Amino acid sequence: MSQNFDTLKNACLDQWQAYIQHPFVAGISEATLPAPAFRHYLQQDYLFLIHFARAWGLAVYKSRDMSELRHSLDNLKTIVDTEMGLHVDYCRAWGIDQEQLQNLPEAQETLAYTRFVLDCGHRGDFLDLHVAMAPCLIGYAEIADWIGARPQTVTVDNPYQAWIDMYRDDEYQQAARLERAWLDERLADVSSARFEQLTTTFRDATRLEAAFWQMGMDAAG
Ligand SMILES: Cc1ncc(CO)c(N)n1
Repeated sequence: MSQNFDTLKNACLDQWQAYIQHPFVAGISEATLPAPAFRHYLQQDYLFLIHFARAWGLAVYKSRDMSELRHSLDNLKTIVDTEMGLHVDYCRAWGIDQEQLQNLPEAQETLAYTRFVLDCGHRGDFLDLHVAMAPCLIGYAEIADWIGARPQTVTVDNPYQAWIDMYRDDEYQQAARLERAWLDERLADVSSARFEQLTTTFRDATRLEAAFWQMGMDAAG
C-alpha cells in the first residue's frame, strides 16, 4: 500500500488530535488561557527553538544531495535569522527579557522533546529526522487552521492574536505544505516494516508536543 503523510497521521489519530486540539490550544482560541501558562510556554519555546535549529543543522549534515542540503539549510536559516528574533521580540512584549531567556532552566518536557528529535536524527537517516520534526512544522500549521475555523475563536481583543497570526501566515503555511509534499514523496515507497518504524517515531514526537502544551497548563497551577 502506498503511504503518505495522511496515512502516517491516521495511524496515530488519537495522539494527533490530543495534540492539535489540546486544552492549551483551545484556551488560545477562546482567549481563556491563563497568562502565566502562556508565559511559561513562551520561555521554554525559546529553548525549544535553539535545539530545533540544531536539529535542522543535523539535517544539513545528514543530507545526501544538493536539494536536501538546500532544504535543510533554508529551514536552519529561517529559524536562526527570522524566527528566533521574532520570538525574542514577542517574549519582550509579554514581559520576558533576553537576560531571563538566557538564564532559563530547561524544563523536563523541553529536554525530552528536543533530545528525542536529535536522537532520532543521530540514530536514523534524513527521513527519520524529518518524521520526528513533522509534528512541529506541520502540526502548528494545522493548529492555526483549526483555531481559524472554530466558531468559538475570539477574534476581537484576543491577547493571543499575534501568536495565531504568526502560524496562519502564508510563509509558515507554505513551509508546512512543502514539508508535507516532501514527506508524501518519500513515504510513497517505504516498506510496511519501515512505515511501522516511522509511525512509532511520529507518534512519540506527537505525544511529546502534547506534553509541551500540558507543561504550560501545569505551570499556571
Ligand atoms: C514546541 C513547539 N513546537 C512547534 C513549534 C513550531 O515552530 C514551536 N515553536 N514550538
